[in-house]
Amino acid sequence: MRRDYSEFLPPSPGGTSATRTFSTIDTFGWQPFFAQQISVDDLTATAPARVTEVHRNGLHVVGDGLDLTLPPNPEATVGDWMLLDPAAPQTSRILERKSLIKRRAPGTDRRVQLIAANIDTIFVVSSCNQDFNVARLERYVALALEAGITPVIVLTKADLCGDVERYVTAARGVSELVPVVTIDARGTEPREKLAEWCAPGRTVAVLGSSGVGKSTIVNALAGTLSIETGAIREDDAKGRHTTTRRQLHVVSGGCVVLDTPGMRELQLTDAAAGIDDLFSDISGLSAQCRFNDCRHMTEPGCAVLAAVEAGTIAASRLGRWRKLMNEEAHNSASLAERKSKDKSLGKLIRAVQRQDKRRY
Ligand SMILES: Nc1nc2c(ncn2[C@@H]2O[C@H](COP(=O)(O)OP(=O)(O)OP(=O)(O)O)[C@@H](O)[C@H]2O)c(=O)[nH]1
Ligand SMILES: [Zn+2]
Repeated sequence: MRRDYSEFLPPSPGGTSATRTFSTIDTFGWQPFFAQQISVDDLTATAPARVTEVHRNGLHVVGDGLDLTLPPNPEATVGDWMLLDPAAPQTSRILERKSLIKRRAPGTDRRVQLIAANIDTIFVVSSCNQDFNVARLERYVALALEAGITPVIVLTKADLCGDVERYVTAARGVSELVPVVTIDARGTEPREKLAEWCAPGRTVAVLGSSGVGKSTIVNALAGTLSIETGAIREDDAKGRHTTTRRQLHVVSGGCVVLDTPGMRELQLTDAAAGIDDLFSDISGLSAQCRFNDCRHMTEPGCAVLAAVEAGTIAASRLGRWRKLMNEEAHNSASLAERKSKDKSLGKLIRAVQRQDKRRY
């Protein structure tokens, strides 16, 4: 069978893109960024496919005429694009990522956990109730900024709340660059109010604690009720973890959306630039501190402490910045240490293997 590969390639200036029909990979968020990484030769031998789900026993991938499970690959995560040789799936290559969401794995295990790849927008979801927590929003927004992903704060359960404005004001305080949208996630509002970020070809991840309405948003966007949603415990507004795995869903005529289980703990790692971007009010002032390694603790001539004194930066915000910076530095250092230990161990093993070879 001869395939027409022109549609996989970046559109040529004055090309025929207007007459293109949407293929499966377009529907799943194929973008010029990925097309530019592959040659026509690549395409004759292999086909692009997107990882829509990661199970314990493998990766579910979807492409044009492809819908299969590949063997597990610890390097791959949901949202990745792979070049697939259907005859030898284990040789599949992961294309360079447009963005990557990762965190420090929970617990004492010093590992990085990949959450998702190639996401354009993160909906940081919180409810207008006891779940709302500015420090948590800041964490998610820093994560998005670090990865070069557009963050949007989505406040759900506005219909149940008597004082939505109070939550909106607090959320706006996170960063003036981040839009804040309030919704009743159960109806048509997600489609109407989130349309700007949900155009065809875009990929959106929905992140937030359990029970805040992530699956409800995904369902409302998709216009179906295919994803199970759970009632929350009335006493403390905590969810019950209805969503148990990460999965990409295609919204008909719209974007690709990733539903994720509520994360109890989001520990940032390698996110110093994201934290800097988020707290630009603080990082911007650092240049005016007397010492260029000022930690804005007790140093004389500190412009940040002066701003707190003058009331232009809230002391609580400086406190949250400090906590996040310390945690990030700690996680990045301990993960780097683990990586270098793993590396030396790998070297040692290889050296022993070489010696063994020589010996026998
Ligand atoms: N009234 C109202 N109820 C909502 C809203 N958003 C979600 N809910 C309800 O809150 C409960 C939890 O919603 P889910 O969508 O399951 O929450 P989730 O964030 O996906 O939770 P996990 O899967 O546990 O991570 C469900 O009973 C929803 O119907 C909203 O905006 N207004
Ligand atoms: Zn300072």
